[in-house]
Amino acid sequence: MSEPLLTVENLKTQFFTEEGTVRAVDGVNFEVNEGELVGLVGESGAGKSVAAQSIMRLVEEPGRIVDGTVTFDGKKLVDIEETPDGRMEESDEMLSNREMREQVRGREIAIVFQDPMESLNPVFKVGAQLREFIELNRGVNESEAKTIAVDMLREVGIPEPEARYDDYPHEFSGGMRQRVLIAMALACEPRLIIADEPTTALDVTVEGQILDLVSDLQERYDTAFLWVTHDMGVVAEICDRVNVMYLGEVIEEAEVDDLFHDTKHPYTEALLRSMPRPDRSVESLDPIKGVMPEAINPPSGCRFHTRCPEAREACKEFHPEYQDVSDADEAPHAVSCIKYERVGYEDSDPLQTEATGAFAGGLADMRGDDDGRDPAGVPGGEADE
Ligand SMILES: Nc1ncnc2c1ncn2[C@@H]1O[C@H](COP(=O)(O)OP(=O)(O)OP(=O)(O)O)[C@@H](O)[C@H]1O
Ligand code: NI
Repeated sequence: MSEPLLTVENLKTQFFTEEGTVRAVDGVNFEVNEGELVGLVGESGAGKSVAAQSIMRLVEEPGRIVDGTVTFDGKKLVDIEETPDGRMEESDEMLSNREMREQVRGREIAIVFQDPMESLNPVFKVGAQLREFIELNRGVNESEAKTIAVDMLREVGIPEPEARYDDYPHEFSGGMRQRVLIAMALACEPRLIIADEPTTALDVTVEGQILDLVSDLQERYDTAFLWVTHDMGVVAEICDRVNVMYLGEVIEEAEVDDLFHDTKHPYTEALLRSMPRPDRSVESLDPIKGVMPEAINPPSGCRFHTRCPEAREACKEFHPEYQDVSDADEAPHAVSCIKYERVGYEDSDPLQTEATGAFAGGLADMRGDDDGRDPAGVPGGEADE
């Protein structure tokens, strides 16, 4: 197989705050192949946006990429090495800020954010902004740029693009503004578009339209996408492959069908149980328990052990290794969970966690007081606290 278009290896990005070091992205690995639509999914605070920004080197103070390599089409967008005296430094191969600005951002890789108003200037007309962007990045003159801009607006489904060209951003609906941003991203025919929750603020119908549009454009232009979302429904709809993030780490990666039907990680299972699915009743919806711990002081061992319904003592001690657990004839399926390692999970005692109901004992006691139920109805093993 050919080299992936984008390879992210051991990426670590931290924020140095007064409260401590926030390990927002903590040793992440994933790939995006040419023309592939790859999801990056996880709860709020998992580190998805910071990972996306790190690829583009858009992390702001007090944040810094402290380790790892990001390779795009053979170029090192990020390449941090350890010096002989133990310091972490940018390698000679790593692109300069200027090279990032002039060669990569906007041209080879475009990024689309959740809030179009962050990317569109409210005081300039939409068409002029798009035209200027095209002029700047494609080296065409003003009238050529305008033609391309109008074509792009049409391409992303904006009705009467010639007329809308002279409207201001506030004259567009949220969905239409998001289409403008997609037009802007596509305008330079980048090979990769990073989309950070671009449909999250939209209502479901408009979101569906945008996702259809993206699938469409992806096929037509063969652009690769890294699609950041907290929504497994979105992943199911558009992605080929998906990476699941939890507390700064990618904990499972698989083709979308495999992830849904042969789920390996208990966190992914919990995420899937918490979302509505056509093949399950609404009653079986089960919101994921507890909240994600702070990235300043992540739990020992497996970071998910405090919320995991299958957690055992060993999960507190061993940090799971991220490994491919697929059979030889299957597509790769990577997971980091000690259930798949030989570190004594089987012989280890179950842990009380938020998900196994650390407080269920207390509730059961209260109920026991007033109904005098047959104690045989209580599952065994309760006595050994
Ligand atoms: N400027 C900052 N200063 C300090 N911590 C930050 C900063 N930006 C992000 N973080 C922290 O980095 C971690 C990852 O944040 P990130 O925005 O990447 O999460 P996310 O997965 O994109 O979540 P969401 O779905 O809410 O967008 C969080 O703990 C967040 O608090
Ligand atoms: Ni985010």
